[in-house]
This record gives sequence, structure tokens and C-alpha cells, in this order.
Amino acid sequence: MLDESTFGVPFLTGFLILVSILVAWYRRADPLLDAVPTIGFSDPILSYLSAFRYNFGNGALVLKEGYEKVYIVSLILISLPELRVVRFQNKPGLFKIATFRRWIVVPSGSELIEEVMKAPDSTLSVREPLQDFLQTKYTLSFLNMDDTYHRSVARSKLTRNIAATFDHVHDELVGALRDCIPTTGQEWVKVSILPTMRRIVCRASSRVLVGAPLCRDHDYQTLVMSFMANLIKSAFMISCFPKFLKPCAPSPVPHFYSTDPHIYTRIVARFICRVPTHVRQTMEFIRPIVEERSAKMKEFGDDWDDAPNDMLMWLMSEAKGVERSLEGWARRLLMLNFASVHSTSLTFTQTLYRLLAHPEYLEPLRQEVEAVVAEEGWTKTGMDKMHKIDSFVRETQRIDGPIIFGLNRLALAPFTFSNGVTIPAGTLFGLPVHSVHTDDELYPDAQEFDGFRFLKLREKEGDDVLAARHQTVTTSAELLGFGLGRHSCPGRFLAANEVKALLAHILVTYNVKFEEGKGIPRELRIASFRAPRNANILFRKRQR
Ligand code: HEM
Repeated sequence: MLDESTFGVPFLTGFLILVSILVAWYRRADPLLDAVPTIGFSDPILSYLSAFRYNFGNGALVLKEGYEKVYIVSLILISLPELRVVRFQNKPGLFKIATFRRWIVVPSGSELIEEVMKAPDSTLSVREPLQDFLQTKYTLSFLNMDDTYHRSVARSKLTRNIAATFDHVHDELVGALRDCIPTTGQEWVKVSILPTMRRIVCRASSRVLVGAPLCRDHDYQTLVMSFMANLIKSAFMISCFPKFLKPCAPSPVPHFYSTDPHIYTRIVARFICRVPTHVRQTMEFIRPIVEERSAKMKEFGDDWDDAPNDMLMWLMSEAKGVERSLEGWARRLLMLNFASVHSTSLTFTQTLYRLLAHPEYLEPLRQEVEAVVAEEGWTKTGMDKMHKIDSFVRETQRIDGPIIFGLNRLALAPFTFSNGVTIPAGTLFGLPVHSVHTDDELYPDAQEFDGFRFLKLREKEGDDVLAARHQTVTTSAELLGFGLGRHSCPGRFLAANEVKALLAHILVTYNVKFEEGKGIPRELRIASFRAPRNANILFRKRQR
């Protein structure tokens, strides 16, 4: 007779086999991806162990291993012409890694990185990975992601007006420093650096985004600063809901993102997500400005000579259809704040930490600032002449940049690299940013911080055009802090000027140091990103 235990064992075994088959089926890689070497296990089930190592072990190490191994693998594959990975001499090829959710293909070597970053959106899309990360269908369902006119406005008007807006940015930085770091006499003042820098940067960036006096409004700043945290928190919580709660119309790409949110998830999103409240509050803040400007636009048309020179004004001039509304402008401003405030203030904080950890740079940098300001004043031209400061900021971005692995793109159609390898539609790409930045072949002693690394490269060039390749705002496949290609950061000119001007000002205005016995705090790692932790920094007014 069969008792319960003899029935239970085969039942359990059968169940496990069934689950394994389902997992293996779900996890199977497209056969086209077989040409791409795997770091870790390729087997659908064992690949979960690799995913575990990537997520909970040292992900950066997995990527570094891939980045370095791919070179050797490619050398072996060169003897197999049918795999057509022959043409690349230096760190050629691709590798793939397993994450819990999916395979990610990683291009390494400048040539392949450029091919990914310069591919048209119709083939390799930046939008889908962003939608997935921010769960935009639910968190920002009000935002028409197909219309990205705020990005083109940032790319054209913001960049073109960098010199014209520099005075304003500088005024706000100086005012904000005075307000947020109230030094008197010879006392050292303790400053909680991350929130302070966030507020200072928020005020300066907001001057370019919405103008004065709104940029100085404490409540507006608080609203803008909390938007990012709320958006990411909401997106994370929504992403925890299983896919079957988000049934969808057929996706353009097999097995990938949903396109039509299920009503249930919409309701959940409504309760979890505070973004609509942010939009409403932002609308109230900008309402009087928009009304005043709209009246003047009507009155003067194109002849409004002293029209304000800020992002809100540019958006008001460029918006079409539903975007031409108070709500439309509030949304776009929030998105630009999302892209700008935290990234810039974190970059600045890292730069300051590096400076305090390497005090030997204090004097040379200070001398450069004083010499340039004596000649050019606090101007955009002056900022361009601060080559030491620029090199210091770029080196910080190289070694401490927030993206370890990212700049994701999703293949909407099969994509063939110039080495002949074809990657199927539905493949997600990610760039090994930190591995590139710490590649000894690209940067000798890459793990070492050398604040004047890019200054020396610049001086070697001897020609202004070539020298410009080494400045902070220049993007390349070897330095990806501001991305590369068609989606490279359009705000980088503003961000670089803010970080440099802030550093320059602090150098000539204050003595600065870590608290006694403290140094750079251990960085915070969240998935493929990292950020500096907060620290108290001591400031004292400099005596001249
Ligand atoms: C240090 C500060 C900043 C860093 C490190 C940074 C970094 C980046 C990176 C890496 C990308 C490319 C993303 C990709 O290709 O997937 C990007 C895109 C973007 N950034 Fe920045 N950014 C900074 C400041 C700013 C500022 C100040 C603004 C605007 C005022 C801005 C607006 C944007 C926009 C609109 C995009 C999207 C461009 C597109 O998709 O065409 N960023 N940023």
C-alpha cells in the first residue's frame, strides 16, 4: 500500500522537475546570444547562481572580470572565423551576465561602446530601460514619453545660453553659500555636507530653470529636492508587483515590458505614488510666473526684448498641444530637476571629499583660481581658463562617478555590430562604466587619484582643439560620466560650471577640512550605482 510519504516524494520530485523546466524555459537565452561569452554560468538554472553573485556578491568585480576576460576569450575566438570577432585588437567584443530578471549584454572596447551609444532610437532604445527603472507607465503616466521636447530644449537653448546665464548661476551660488554656511570670525562651522550642497545646487540650478525669486524659495527647493527620492521610492514599490498584475497589449519586443497598465496597478500606483501631488504643488508655485509671462507673450509677441532667459521661458516658447499648459510645464520642470539637482550636488560632494583627502592640491588650485579671477573676474571665460580645477573635477568623475554599470539600451530590432555579431531584438545592453574608467590601458595607474591627470594630457596636446578632448564636458567612449552619443547629457555644461564655480569659490573663501580623525566616508552602493555618504565638514572663513 502507498502511504502518504511514498506518494509525497515522487510528487515533490515531479513538481521540482516541472518548476526547473519552466524556469529553464523562461530563462533560456536566445540562441543568437550563444556567440556572446558568459561571465559565470550560461545554463538557465545555474545562471541564477551567477545572478546571485552579481547582485549580492561584488557586481563590480563580475563586470571587471568580464571586461578583462573578454579580451582573452576573443583572442581564442579569433581562431574560429565563423564567429567573426576578428577585427578587434583592443579589449574586443561582448560578454553577457545574468541578473535575476534577465541577461544583459555588455559591450567593451571603445568601438563597440560607440556603436551602442550612437545607434538610432528605433534600434537601440533608451526609453524602455528608463521606463522600467522609473516604472513610468505608473509613476509618470501623465508624461508623454514619446514627446521629449524638454530634452531638445535643454540640448539647444540651455547649451547655447550657458555663458549668458553664468552670472545668474554664480550670484545664486555665492548667495546660497553665504546663507547655508554662516561663518563668522575665526570659528570653525560644522556643515552637514550632502543636504547643504543639495540646497545650494538646487538654488543655482533653479535660477536657470525657473528664474529668481522662485529659485530662492525654501519650500519650492524642498519640493524639488524631494521629487527624486519620491519618484524612485514609488517606482521601486510598484516594480515589486508581479508582472501578471500588469497585463498588457502585445509588447513591441517579445517577453519584455508591458505597454498598457492594468487598472489594478493603476489604483495601486495612485496610492503609492506621490508624483501627482508634486506636479500639483509645482503648478501652484509657477502659476503666477506663467500667467505674467503668458500675458506679456500675448502683448509683445516676438518683440518682447527683455524676455526672461530661463528654462521655463524656453519651454513656454517651444511647447505644442497639451504640453502648452501649466501642468505640462510643471511636469517637464520636475523631470529636468530630477536629472540635474542630485547628480550635480553628488558630483560636487565627491569632488570636495577628494580635495580634502588630498590636501596637496589645495594650494595649486587656489592659486589658479586667484590668478584667473584677477584677470577675468567670475565669468564663464574665467571658468574655461581654470584648467587645474577642470582636471580635478574630471578625475573625480572618472574614479568616483555614480554609474558602475548602466547607460542601458534595449534592442527593439536585431542589432549587428561591425564585428559581425548580431544581437537579437529584446536584448538589454549595459555599459561597464566603472571598468572602463579604471582600465589601466586607458588610464595608467587607473586606481590612483591623480587630480592633474587630465591637465597633463591637455598640456601634451599643444593644440586647443585637441586639448579640449580632456575637459570635463567632453564625452568619449573612455569617459562615460555624462553618457555618449545622441543621449549624452545636455545639462553637462551647466553642471560642470556649477561644480567648478562652487569649488573655486570655496577654495578662495574658506578653509575646509574633515572632522578630526575622519576621512572620506565609505560610499553607498545601490544596485549598479554608488553615491557618497554624508559627512560633517568644517568650514572657516579665510583670512586674506
Ligand atoms: C554632474 C551632473 C550630471 C551628471 C553626472 C549627468 C549624467 C547624465 C548621463 C550619464 C546621461 C545619459 C543617460 C543615458 O545615456 O542613458 C544624462 C542625460 C540627461 N541629462 Fe544629465 N547629468 C548631470 C546634470 C544634468 C543637468 C544639470 C541637467 C539639466 C539641467 C541634465 C539633464 C539631462 C537630460 C535631459 C538627459 C537626457 C538626455 C537624452 O536622453 O537625450 N543633466 N545625464
